[in-house]
Amino acid sequence: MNAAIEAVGLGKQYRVGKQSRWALSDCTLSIPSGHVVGLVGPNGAGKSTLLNLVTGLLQPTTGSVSVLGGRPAADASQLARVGFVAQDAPVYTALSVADHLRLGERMNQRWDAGYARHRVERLGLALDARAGRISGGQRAQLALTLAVAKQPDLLVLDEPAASLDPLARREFLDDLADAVAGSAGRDRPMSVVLSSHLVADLARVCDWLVVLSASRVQLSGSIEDLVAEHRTATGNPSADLEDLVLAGLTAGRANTRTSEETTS
Ligand SMILES: Nc1ncnc2c1ncn2[C@@H]1O[C@H](COP(=O)(O)OP(=O)(O)OP(=O)(O)O)[C@@H](O)[C@H]1O
Repeated sequence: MNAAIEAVGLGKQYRVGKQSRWALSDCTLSIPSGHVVGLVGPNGAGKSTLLNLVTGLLQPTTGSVSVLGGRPAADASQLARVGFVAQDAPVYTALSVADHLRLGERMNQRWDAGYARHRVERLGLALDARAGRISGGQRAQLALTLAVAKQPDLLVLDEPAASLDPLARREFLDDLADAVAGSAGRDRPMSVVLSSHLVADLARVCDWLVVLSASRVQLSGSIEDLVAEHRTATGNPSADLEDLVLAGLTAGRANTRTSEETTS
């Protein structure tokens, strides 16, 4: 089976004025299909940059990334297989909720109209409400509903739950877990990559972890294996996902300091 995401020496440098700065460096990753991957890291670590490279919105400065065995956004069939909700959950502000559902149905072959309608009803979103007139959290809910209803092979979500209230967040994550479980029998089970600062959210839904810090991958692997290794390495049998994430972030900070000391 193809990996959902395979990155080799992936890097992205942004140019700001006359200076350039690495937002992501030497990222080598292999994430098998069928997982729900939590991407964590401090502000500015490069999470959105990595997700934008995965979705083909950005081109790498170095290295390469392959998504579901192909080049990101290479053609229409590749685009159809990937769903993406960016950090600001963009929707068409002038269109109504119903227009969004119609557009989704027309543009996506595997569109799950029942799921989309049911979720919009459960959220209490009026079908005739303009997307520009609903709250920020409701817009995020609409964008997330569209992305899941598309039934992509890979769903990429940049901080999907950031603007949702705690109950809505839990319901969305449970819906997401159901969508992934429901796809398990398909030829190609759905894979999800979601970035989040909320470890409780990751613990609820993710089974794979990537920790990005100081523009580099500090940890990547199955959460079960990583937690077990961390327990053995620290001699703490009750260490949990939060301890593991904190250790990954601390390692990133220490590495940054070491490289600053080396270069100064
Ligand atoms: N378009 C851009 N031009 C220049 N620099 C950028 C651009 N986008 C991001 N950066 C810089 O690249 C680095 C990584 O940014 P990125 O948005 O990928 O981080 P992040 O981990 O998603 O952060 P956050 O958790 O705050 O959303 C940051 O230092 C940021 O300032």
